[in-house]
Amino acid sequence: MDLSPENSSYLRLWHSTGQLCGRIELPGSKSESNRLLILSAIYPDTLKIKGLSTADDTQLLQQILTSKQSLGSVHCRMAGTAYRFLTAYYAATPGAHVLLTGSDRMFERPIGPLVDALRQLGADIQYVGKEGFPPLEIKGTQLTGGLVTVDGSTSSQFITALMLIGCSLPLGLKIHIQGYPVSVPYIYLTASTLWQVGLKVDVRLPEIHLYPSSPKKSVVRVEPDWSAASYWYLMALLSQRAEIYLPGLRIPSMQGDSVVRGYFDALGVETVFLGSGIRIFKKTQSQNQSLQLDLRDTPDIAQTLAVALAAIGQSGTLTGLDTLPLKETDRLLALHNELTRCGARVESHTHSLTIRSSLHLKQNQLIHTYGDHRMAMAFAPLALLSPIVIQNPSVVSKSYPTFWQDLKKVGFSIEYLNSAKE
Ligand SMILES: O=C(O)C1=C[C@@H](OP(=O)(O)O)[C@@H](O)[C@H](O)C1
Ligand SMILES: C=C(OP(=O)(O)O)C(=O)O
Repeated sequence: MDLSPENSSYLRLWHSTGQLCGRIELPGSKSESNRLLILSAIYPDTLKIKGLSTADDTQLLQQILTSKQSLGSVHCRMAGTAYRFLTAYYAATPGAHVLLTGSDRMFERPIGPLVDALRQLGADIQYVGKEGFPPLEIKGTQLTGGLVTVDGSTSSQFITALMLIGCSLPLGLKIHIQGYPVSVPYIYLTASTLWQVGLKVDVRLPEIHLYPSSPKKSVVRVEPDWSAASYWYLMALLSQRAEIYLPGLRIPSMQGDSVVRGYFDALGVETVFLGSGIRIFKKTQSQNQSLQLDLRDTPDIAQTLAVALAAIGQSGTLTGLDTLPLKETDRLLALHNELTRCGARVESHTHSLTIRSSLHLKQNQLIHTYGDHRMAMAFAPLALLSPIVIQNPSVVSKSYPTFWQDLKKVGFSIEYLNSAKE
């Protein structure tokens, strides 16, 4: 029987030397790619995108947009960002009439604040199932734009979705954000993408002003993905010795998750910026007094940091985790369960997770992944401490399809299994 990542239920992972040395080409940023794809669809023939992400979510969005399908059922599977951006895109595309649907999990991820905002602009959107959640029936109309208020306390993707259509509306768009916004760097990433292609936007939070404008013909290079880089920082931290070159990453970067560099510097990984990319090294591990890290701006690196603290026995509290229950799985619950199963003492509250003691891994410790790519990738570096078994390894393709191949390049051993003992 052919056991490969796509058809195996489990993957056993270990590293015999603990020494990591190599060059890893990370996928392009999923966030930048998805923004550029929507802009390419709104303004055809203006943008040439280089280094587009190979993530399943991005490939799916590209397929949906290039098929120019504007009638019938459009399936976004697990791709939350794509779903939110397409809601605004179809609502502002005259003649479109789609049922925008997705996976069962998508039906539990909120969309209400974006629908409310688009309706203020005159959009024709109906809930097909539960009020406030996908799926949606959207009839596209010519929106004129103007003033819109949106709640920013659940997801920044609602704000980005509005920003991406804003400059194409005859009156432009003036967005007023209500509530204490989450994931703010993603709002600036959107503004920077718009500026880069020549669209006019002014961000003075809580106000964002998008002026009617057209992009200039541009070639845009997508930076590699800093959320994906976070797993390499964790591997460097847990190694005996590491020197890893990650070409293309920039310092400074518009991706908020690039703050991972500073967090890991405090834990024991040094970064050197080489112009063409970064090189990361393991340095002497630092023990700090109990740490408190606020991740309200950068929810996607919460799993990496929680595993890092537990793995090195560094006590600390991650705060600002309000939106983790709304992601691919309830990430707060998933982290609590898996860290506890791995022998750590942890406490979770609505907005925070406290790590009180180190992990105690069993031989071939089983890691459940909850259908979440970031659970698989954040726990995988533990194989540097002891062999582990990852359930459902193919989940990584949502954002980083070559993750397991890249691990092999730096000496990890992999065995695909179709069953695992607890
Ligand atoms: O705009 C984006 O590209 C994203 C914004 C964030 O979502 P929230 O704003 O919902 O936290 C992040 O978690 C997601 O992976 C990507
Ligand atoms: C939350 C994520 O993605 P999305 O919201 O696009 O499903 C993620 O990639 O961690």
